[in-house]
Amino acid sequence: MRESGSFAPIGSTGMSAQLLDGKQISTEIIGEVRSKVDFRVANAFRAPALAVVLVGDDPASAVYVRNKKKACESAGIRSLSYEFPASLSEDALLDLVRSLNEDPAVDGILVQLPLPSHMNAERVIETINPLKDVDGFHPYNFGRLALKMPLLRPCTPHGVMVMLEKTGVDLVGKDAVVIGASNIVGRPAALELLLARATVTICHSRTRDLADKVRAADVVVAGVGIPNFVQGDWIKPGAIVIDVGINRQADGKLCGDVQFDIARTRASWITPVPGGVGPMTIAMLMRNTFDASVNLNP
Ligand SMILES: Nc1nc2c(c(=O)[nH]1)N[C@@H](CN(C=O)c1ccc(C(=O)N[C@@H](CCC(=O)O)C(=O)O)cc1)CN2
Repeated sequence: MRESGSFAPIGSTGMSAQLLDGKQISTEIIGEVRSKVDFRVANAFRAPALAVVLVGDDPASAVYVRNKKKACESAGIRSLSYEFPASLSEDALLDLVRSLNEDPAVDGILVQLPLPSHMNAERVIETINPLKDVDGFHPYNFGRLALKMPLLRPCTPHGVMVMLEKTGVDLVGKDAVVIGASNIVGRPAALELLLARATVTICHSRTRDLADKVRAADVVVAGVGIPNFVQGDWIKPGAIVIDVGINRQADGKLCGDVQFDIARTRASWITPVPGGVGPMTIAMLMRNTFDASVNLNP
């Protein structure tokens, strides 16, 4: 294994990046959550409970929700399933969220996104009790992250940070480029990297000279949702590449936002798609649900 913490320029040596295996790391994290749940249950606390709300029939959302429920089983978390057709009214969804907010048997509320187009996702998210907002999307939790006092952190960016920790590379002062400024990935990922004291550049659809910015980056986090958007030869030799994109191709296979085969010959560490950041999102959801349950039932 390459010495951790180093930024050896490996691109020219014909070496290949080390893979950050999100499946394996997420299994470890879910196992840790399980141990903590078992300990609490052995000490007369009830198991944490997560309400999983799915509206509509988006096939990808159905897969993610199924995987979240499976992860709950592995973590010893009780999952409560609320599934509705896309015709559900926003008022009915808000009423459900309010009743879950009031229910002392529920610790976490997850409303799977995207919601049908007649619904206002911001209004739904704002209705969730911030202490049960295990997605970390509520403005209260987002604001806490921005103020360096995180409580429930958005799952995908938190998963990215756990993966970065696994490299052993000290992020302090490193140049990090985040590509994409969505509320789920880019913006909170930039806040997380800032919290880790990296120097952060956020790039978006109007950014000029993107390739040059990526070429200068020690850490690249890509979350734009466009297959192979980040060209492999933009990657600085020795950089860490975290690919948050999950794009389904015409042949049904998944690929990320980064041109993986070339990027891996230049990077020191890289995440695969599938099996990279995706499973980490679910692992961090399990951790947030456990934390929410401890906060609500100390
Ligand atoms: N309420 C939320 N909605 C959405 C979130 C979220 O964090 N909270 N993020 C994404 C989707 N997402 C979680 O819900 C998610 C996406 C992908 C994966 C994952 O494990 N992907 C696998 C591949 C799975 C497949 O076969 O399709 C991988 O990358 O290996 C987990 C969660 C939008 N909505």
